[in-house]
Amino acid sequence: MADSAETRKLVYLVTGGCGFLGEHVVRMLLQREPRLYELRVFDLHLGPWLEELKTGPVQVTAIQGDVTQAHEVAAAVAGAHVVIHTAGLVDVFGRASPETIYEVNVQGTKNVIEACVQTGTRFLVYTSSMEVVGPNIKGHPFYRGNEDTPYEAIHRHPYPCSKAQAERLVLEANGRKVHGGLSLVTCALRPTGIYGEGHQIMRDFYHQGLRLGGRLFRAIPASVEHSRVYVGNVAWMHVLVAQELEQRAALMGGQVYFCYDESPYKSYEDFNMEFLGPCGLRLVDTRLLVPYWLLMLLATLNALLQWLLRPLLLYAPLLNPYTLAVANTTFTVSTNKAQRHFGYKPLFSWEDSRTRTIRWV
Ligand SMILES: NC(=O)C1=CN([C@@H]2O[C@H](COP(=O)(O)OP(=O)(O)OC[C@H]3O[C@@H](n4cnc5c(N)ncnc54)[C@H](O)[C@@H]3O)[C@@H](O)[C@H]2O)C=CC1
Ligand SMILES: C[C@@H](CO)CCC[C@@H](C)[C@H]1CC[C@H]2[C@@H]3[C@H](O)CC4=CC(=O)CC[C@]4(C)[C@H]3CC[C@]12C
Repeated sequence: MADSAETRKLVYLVTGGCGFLGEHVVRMLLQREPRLYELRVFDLHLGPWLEELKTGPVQVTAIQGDVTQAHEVAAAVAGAHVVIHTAGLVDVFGRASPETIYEVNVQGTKNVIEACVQTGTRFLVYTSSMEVVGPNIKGHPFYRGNEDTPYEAIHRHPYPCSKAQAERLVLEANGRKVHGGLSLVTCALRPTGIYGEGHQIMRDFYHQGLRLGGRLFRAIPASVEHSRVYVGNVAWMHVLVAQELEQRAALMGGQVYFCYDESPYKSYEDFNMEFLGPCGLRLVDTRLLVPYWLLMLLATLNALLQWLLRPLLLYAPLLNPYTLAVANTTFTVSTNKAQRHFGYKPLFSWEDSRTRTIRWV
């Protein structure tokens, strides 16, 4: 019944659909949205795996395009019922210039909003980030906070600034009249640090551990806790939001939701060891914590080297003053807003998420 041609009438567009999260959103939509007729996957770099999806009952249309190009975005959005905008430049390592980060994350989002307005697309789901809240430049902890917890969200780094600006644009666009006279309904999802199959930084830590003879050195005190969320659950939240936006427009329109699941609160490194441990790495004696002053020195040195070497080569290590500050500040989320507003429950248990990630690493 769900597979009959009459029930399949929705057109979805996923921007950034070939990225780490985007691929999971694409696959989740194909599995969990029985009304899907066409799925447009828009990305700067298309993945070869898209080919295998083209043989199913849903028309999968791969669109190589750039969100900074308004005409390319408008062409992709035209005729879509729902847009899930995950495309973004995730760079906290100094690989791209601040201008490029703003161009992709802010101008790209403006282009998506304007395309919805011009072409009459009514539902827009934006992948924001916990980083729009914090950690802030003062290093204030955010402990078991929710969407309403007061927090001084002040940033200087281009990535959180651009995500915050883009999120604001998306929320302000809620209620705008689109072509045809109906109203745009928007909302934003704020994942904490995402992990799972395809998480490149996890692989980087794994290879670094192998180079160090199977050891990783603890740099962050175990008492600094982070919320993390499994990519499959983040994808599931996107699909659910997209499905429920029409029926619950008055409640959900213009809202933000943290992405959460049952993953335990741990320090960034202890959490990674949940996967890297079973893959043969160990975190050396917890009493041998690398002193903070040494880390700060190394981070500053890395930033200086990056600046000095820029004319010759791109030096962009994981450790810099910004990533050190983020890793060293507690940021944990405790909320049930997504459950209250649109009935979200994690699709993958912690055990499942852990097993799937270990298998991938
Ligand atoms: N990875 C994480 O822990 C978190 C990510 N996010 C957000 O989730 C979204 C997806 O992030 P990831 O999947 O981790 O990153 P990713 O880098 O794997 O995926 C982003 C995708 O966007 C595409 N893209 C970049 N610039 C583009 C452009 N100009 N035009 C079209 N496509 C473009 C890339 O090719 C890539 O496929 C981003 O918006 C990011 O800000 C939010 C919270 C945490
Ligand atoms: C001090 C180092 C010694 O081992 C560890 C450095 C770890 C950092 C590279 C990561 C620590 C926290 C991560 C960020 C956090 O999960 C929040 C994020 C949200 C996003 O929207 C994008 C990614 C990120 C900024 C994420 C990036 C990597 C860390 C800084």
